Amino acid sequence: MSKRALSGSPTPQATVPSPKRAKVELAPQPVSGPSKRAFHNKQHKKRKIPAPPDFGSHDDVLRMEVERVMAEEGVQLSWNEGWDAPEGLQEGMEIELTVKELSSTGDSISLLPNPYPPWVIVTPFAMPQERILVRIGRPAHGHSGATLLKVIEPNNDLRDMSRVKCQYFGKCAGCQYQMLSYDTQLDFKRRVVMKAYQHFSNLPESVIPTVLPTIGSPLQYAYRTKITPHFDAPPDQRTRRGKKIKPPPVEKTNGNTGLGLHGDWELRIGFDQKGGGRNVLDIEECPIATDIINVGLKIARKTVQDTIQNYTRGATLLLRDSVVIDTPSSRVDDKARKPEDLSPKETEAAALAEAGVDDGRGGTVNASAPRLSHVDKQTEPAAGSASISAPPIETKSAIRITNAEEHICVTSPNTTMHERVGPYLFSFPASAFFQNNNSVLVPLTDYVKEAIENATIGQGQQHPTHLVDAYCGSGLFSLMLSSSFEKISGIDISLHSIASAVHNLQLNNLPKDKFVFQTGTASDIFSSVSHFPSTQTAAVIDPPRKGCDEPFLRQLLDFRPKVIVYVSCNVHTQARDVDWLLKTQEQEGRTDDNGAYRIVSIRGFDLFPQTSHVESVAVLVR
Ligand SMILES: C[S@@+](CC[C@H](N)C(=O)[O-])C[C@H]1O[C@@H](n2cnc3c(N)ncnc32)[C@H](O)[C@@H]1O
Repeated sequence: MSKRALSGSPTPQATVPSPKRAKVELAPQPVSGPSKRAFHNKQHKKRKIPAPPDFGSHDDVLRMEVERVMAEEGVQLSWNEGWDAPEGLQEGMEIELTVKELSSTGDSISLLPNPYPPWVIVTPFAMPQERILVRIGRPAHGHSGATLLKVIEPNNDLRDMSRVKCQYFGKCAGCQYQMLSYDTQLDFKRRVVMKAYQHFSNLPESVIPTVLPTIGSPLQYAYRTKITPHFDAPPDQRTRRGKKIKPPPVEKTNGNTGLGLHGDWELRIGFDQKGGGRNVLDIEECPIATDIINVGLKIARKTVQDTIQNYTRGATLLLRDSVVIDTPSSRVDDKARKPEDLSPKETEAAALAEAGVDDGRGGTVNASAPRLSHVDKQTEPAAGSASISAPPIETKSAIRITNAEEHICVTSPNTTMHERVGPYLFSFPASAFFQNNNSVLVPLTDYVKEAIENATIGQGQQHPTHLVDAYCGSGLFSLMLSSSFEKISGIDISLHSIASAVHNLQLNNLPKDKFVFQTGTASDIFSSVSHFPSTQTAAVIDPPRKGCDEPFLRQLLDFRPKVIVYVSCNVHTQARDVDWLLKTQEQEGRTDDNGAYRIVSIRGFDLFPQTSHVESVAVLVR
């Protein structure tokens, strides 16, 4: 499972041919000339090499890209190698580069010009083939990060700055692609999916189908139904475990306006600054978030500004877009397992999931971790503070959207949220997982439904009648696909999500006896569906970013549903898991003749326009 697929594969299509090594002006010239094209592999005595990044994480994807580009230049890097920048390349120096390609993280990749040895420079917000001026940052494994200072020669085929709708674009870590046409964004995302299967699986090219064009989001701005901006407490008020922390000498601002309370310190409420470590960028509006969330953000900001003196540590705000429904609040159904029914292991796993630890997409709008992962923390008075105003109460507003329903901005994690998807209404607590782009959920779930229906076409077999919905959340796929199935069984580790799934049946007048939802780890589902006929069962699996674990995949393979639709917000862990399924069945003697799974399609869905993220749907049929 943990094996890494490293770059033996051909250069992916995302690669732009290496620019000719023209003579370039270095500004300033390296102090002493770097050794001629020899890789400088001396390690800093003092530097502690960090542990390798988690499989499929942002840093791991960047590691793969860097190692691949260095390998193309004749330098094979293992994780422990290449942590020192080439001689003469210093932090803070400005240098001109030509961008070679775009990495799957959305950052540009360039190589240092001659006469430097091969070394990658990773610069956000630059496009392939552009000539850029950058300021060199810290060296890391095989590369240095850099800040884009100027685009000297833009790639006008790709870049059009008049498309940018956000005043913070280029500083905020949230969006990478606002300067691109939407078609180009979709095309880049398709390449990310292709590269993931090339480099994060060891599958032979012959078994990977051509990745289909990415399905776009109907809304490309104002689509995001949840954001979690964060802020720090004033330095001289911060405490840890009830004890005062010595404030840093002077905390520098980045020039944003804010509440200048303590020397140079300013309150900044927003998202992480790109390349700014843990620096918060003050954000007054977020154009990828829905209108009502932006109304809520204004009120939330004002509340925090008025009460900041009560905070002894930073906090994360929760802002979610909910339709207003006149209905009794969520109720836990008898059939859902109650907390006291869970084993200690399940309870711990459930608690982690509830806290957002296991929920791959519960994070901030910019995909960087919020300061506090548990959104409940935001309303708790920080230890030592006398009183605190809760962040804004639900922000009712007259804003109405196309379906003429009123929306509110929910800010309390315990509030019951409502979202409408097609003909169905979903309720769930604001702290629980729900997909963040409502506009694309009908196309996504329709696609999954059709993929299952198509699995049996031409085989003279009956359409699957039973559905296993693993990592089901509050029942999105179960309900949206329900008209096609006789029996549906869903599982999720989150108690709240399962309670919501059960409640959502009642909310939509669906027959309860058709569905079973249970709380537990995903692999538990198989013992409860042993009566499902495997040849007539479809499995939809939609795990968090880290992907599936081996016990789940093992049991999935043993259960042998007719069709598996793997939906993932992290195509890299998806590629690894699909590799595991196909390789394991091969080792166990499965062939096309005796019912081996094959990948019939892979396609990206754009749940996150303007960003480099992509949702991937892989369909496997036996
Ligand atoms: C990406 S979400 C998908 C939810 C749902 N399919 C939807 O689209 O709304 C992943 C879900 O997996 C759940 N989860 C995380 N780890 C799990 C585990 N080990 N077993 C079962 N569910 C898990 C989370 O609680 C979350 O609801």
